[in-house]
Amino acid sequence: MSEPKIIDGKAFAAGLRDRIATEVAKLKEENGITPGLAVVLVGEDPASQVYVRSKGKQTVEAGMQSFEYKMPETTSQEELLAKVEELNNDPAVNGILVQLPLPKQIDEQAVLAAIDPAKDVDGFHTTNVGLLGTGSDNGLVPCTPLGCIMLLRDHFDGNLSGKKAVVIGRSNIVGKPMFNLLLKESCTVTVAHSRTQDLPGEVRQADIVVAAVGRPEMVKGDWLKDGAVVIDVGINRIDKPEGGTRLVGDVDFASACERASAITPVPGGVGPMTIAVLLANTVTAACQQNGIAVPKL
Ligand SMILES: Nc1nc2c(c(=O)[nH]1)N[C@@H](CN(C=O)c1ccc(C(=O)N[C@@H](CCC(=O)O)C(=O)O)cc1)CN2
Ligand SMILES: [Mg+2]
Repeated sequence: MSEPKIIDGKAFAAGLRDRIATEVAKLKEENGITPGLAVVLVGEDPASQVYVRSKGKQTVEAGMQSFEYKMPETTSQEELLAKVEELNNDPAVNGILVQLPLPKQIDEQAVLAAIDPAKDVDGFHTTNVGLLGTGSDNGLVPCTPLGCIMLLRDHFDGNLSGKKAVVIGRSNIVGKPMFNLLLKESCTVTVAHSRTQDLPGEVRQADIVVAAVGRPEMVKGDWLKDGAVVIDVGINRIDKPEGGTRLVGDVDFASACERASAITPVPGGVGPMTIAVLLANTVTAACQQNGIAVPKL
């Protein structure tokens, strides 16, 4: 196989942010609306702090309003629920995101259930999960899987129909919504997970492989069908033999390059799409709340 195309998520995300900024300017001019995104960070997780800072910065760069709330590690569930309720009732806030993971004293599902589904720009509320699962276009869709679909649509010129896809991982954040999104594109989808009996055999069938297991370099190149398109959602920090650390995906990139026709790198593939899609979802939420047609981004 010749060298695969490297799917440049970083560049795609930059283009998407430009299109979002254009739509935000139009919303201001034509409708007098400035979309607002509230992000709540509980605790001091260093990676979460970086992500929340980027979200705030990119929100402002797109011309939207950013509201950031930092709450201590010891925050109780009641205190966090009170913050969510305040944001649900704030008319300047069109989108609400509670950064995950949350400290152990807080029940994640209870918090996600408290977010107004119309402001749920993460798409994690069961109302939005149900809308996606029934094939509706009216809900809000989780950012990372929607970013993966945008990259795939771009790669396949909008037509994924009939492709065989395997999603490795069954999380609520990536695996399950990815299954529903691929099904909506008329793919034939298999969801594999830790109890799947012959994972290499399942992967070998697939035209599209989406890896979202959180295990560094688990998917090997010789598992892939020749010409497979590989979307690597994993972001794993591993130690380098010479000291220090580096980021790797769930796919063994070097061996995958020998079989794949296209592949997302880590970093610079799916990761940057997550925040760009969050901004897109904030525009979608603001339009839906105001009865304005949602722009195609
Ligand atoms: N409420 C949510 N919490 C979390 C989500 C989410 O979608 N909603 N996703 C992740 C974290 N995340 C955003 O929140 C996120 C992860 C990764 C990236 C990214 O750009 N990654 C870069 C590498 C970054 C690095 O150097 O460490 C890349 O892959 O190129 C952005 C956002 C968990 N929590
Ligand atoms: Mg799993």
